[in-house]
Amino acid sequence: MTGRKLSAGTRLVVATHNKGKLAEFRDLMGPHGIELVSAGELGLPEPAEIGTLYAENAAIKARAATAATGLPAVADDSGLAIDALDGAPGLFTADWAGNPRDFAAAMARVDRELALRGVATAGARAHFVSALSLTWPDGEEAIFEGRVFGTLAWPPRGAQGFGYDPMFVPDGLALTFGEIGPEAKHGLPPHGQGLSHRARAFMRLAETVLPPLQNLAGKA
Ligand SMILES: O=c1nc[nH]c2c1ncn2[C@H]1C[C@H](O)[C@@H](COP(=O)(O)OP(=O)(O)OP(=O)(O)O)O1
Ligand SMILES: [Mg+2]
Repeated sequence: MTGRKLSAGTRLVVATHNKGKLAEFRDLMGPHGIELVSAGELGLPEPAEIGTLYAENAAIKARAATAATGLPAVADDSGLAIDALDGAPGLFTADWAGNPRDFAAAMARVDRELALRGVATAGARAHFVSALSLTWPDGEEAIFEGRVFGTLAWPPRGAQGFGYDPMFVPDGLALTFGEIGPEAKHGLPPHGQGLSHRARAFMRLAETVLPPLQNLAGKA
C-alpha cells in the first residue's frame, strides 16, 4: 500500500458529473483542507464506464481526470444491489435512470422488476456499494471500498440526497436516506462510525492518505 499522503491545500479533481456525489465529497473532504475541483466544473468529458467491477470503473474515471489535468483525482463508482434481483441494477444503477437521468423512473423500474418476481418492494434486502479510486500524476493509484446494507422502502420517501436515496432504509434506522439528510447519511465520527457506502469508503481513504482533521476552535 502507498505511504503517500495528500497534503492540506492540495488541489484534487473529483472525477464526477453527479452533483449529488460532488456535494457529498465536499462534505467529506472539506474538513481535511483539500481543495476540490470537479470534472464537471472543468468541462472534462465523461469516460465510458466499461469495467466489470466498481473498482475498475472508478479507476477509469480517476485516471481520465488525472491524465487531462496533471492533478491527483478521486472518483467514485457506486451502485445499488438488490438481493431478489440477483444484484441488479448493480453496475447498471445509473443506466436504469436513462439519459437525461430520471431517478423517479429508475425507482419505478425497481418496483416493477420486483413485482414481476412476486416480491414486495417494501422490505426487500439491498445494499449500496462505493469504490473510490485515487490516482496521482505519476501513475500511483489506491482503491477504497465501502458498503451499507438495508431494505427498500415503497413508495419512495424524502426529498434530501440524490439518486435512489428515497427508497433505501439502512439497517438500524426507520427512515430513508432521502429523509435523514446528509450529516446523518454520512454518519461520521464522533457521532457515528460511518453509515453510507461512500462515507465508509471515504473513512478508509482518509485514514490512509488524508491529513488529519484540522481541530476546530473549542474542540480538542
Ligand atoms: O448514495 C447514493 N444514494 C443514492 N443513489 C446512489 C448513491 N450512490 C450511488 N447511487 C446510484 C445513483 C448513481 O447514478 C448510481 C451510480 O452510478 P455512477 O456511474 O457511479 O455515478 P454517476 O453516473 O451518477 O456519476 P459519475 O459516474 O459521473 O460519478 O448509483
Ligand atoms: Mg457514471
